[in-house]
Amino acid sequence: MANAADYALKELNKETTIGGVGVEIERTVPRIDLTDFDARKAEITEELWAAATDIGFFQLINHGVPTHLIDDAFLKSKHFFDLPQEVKAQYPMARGTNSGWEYKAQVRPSTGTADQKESYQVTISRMDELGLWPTPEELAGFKASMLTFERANWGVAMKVLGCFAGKLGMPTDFFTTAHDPMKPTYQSTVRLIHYLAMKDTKQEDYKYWRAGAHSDYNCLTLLHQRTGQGGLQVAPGKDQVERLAWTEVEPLDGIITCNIGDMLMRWSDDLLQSTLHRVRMPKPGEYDGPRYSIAFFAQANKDAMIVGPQEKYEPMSAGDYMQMRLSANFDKKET
Ligand SMILES: O=C(O)CCC(=O)C(=O)O
Ligand SMILES: [Fe+2]
Repeated sequence: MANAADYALKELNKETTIGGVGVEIERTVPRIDLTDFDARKAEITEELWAAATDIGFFQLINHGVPTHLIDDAFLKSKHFFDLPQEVKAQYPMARGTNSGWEYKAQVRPSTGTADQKESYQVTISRMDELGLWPTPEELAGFKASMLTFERANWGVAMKVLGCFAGKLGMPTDFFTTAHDPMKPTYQSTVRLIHYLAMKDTKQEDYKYWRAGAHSDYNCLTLLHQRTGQGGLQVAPGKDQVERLAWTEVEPLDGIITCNIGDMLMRWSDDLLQSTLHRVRMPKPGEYDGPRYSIAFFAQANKDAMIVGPQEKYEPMSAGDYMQMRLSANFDKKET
């Protein structure tokens, strides 16, 4: 069994070696149709499993999140980021909370530079206590939209995780119990992201990334993107960092791009693949206005113990796991 500290160090060290530009190649990111989920569950499970144990990324269509909810969430996201800085600053992401607003605060271990973005995270168990909801005067209807959107994404995430649970020999509702939104230990989160528009671009701007190379530290990510606002690239095979090659993921309205995070990779004894990805700056001649995306990060409740069927790694609580990764990303100054 690997020692927990060694494992943590290995994961973080890996991130520091992958921040370069690298090479780009074409690959297919599988598209999986969730139509008639209950009736087709066995077939869908095989498709999800094949994608998740290989490239670690897949796109869901007919997933059941209504288009109007997604459009509304993007509208509310724009309204939030359009607020004056001093209003947004009333709702800061305090250390270790993974909730609230941050501006160019995430320094990826891979690059040592801050992501060129601002983000606002909704972790429903913490919003009231930390006073992170903008007032209705500042942003009418924001809280209701976010709660509805969060719940809809949670539902899709639990369907997908239920399929993985079956393949891992766990009860179907295993991950649903581990991501119970009614518990105060809930730590799944919606992240609204606004990547800053590029202005008067200079050569040195390209030393930055909209989001530096990383793998996610959760179980499963559901990412909503907008048609025409590209830049997401994935590179499978993080065990062989010297052979990494980056592939563009097409952003399309209404499709949910999913990826496995490190928490689930560990929970599956490394069967499910948490794949490196990044958001590159627009290339000269490409659309270089603002880019908006919204992610739902399913990350197990703090008290859930992560231990795989084969017990490849020492048990670790999901709370400890998150704190380890958050401090590696948000407690750093730029290098
Ligand atoms: O905005 C995107 O396309 C990807 C965001 C992402 O990878 C993240 O926030 O972890
Ligand atoms: Fe990510």
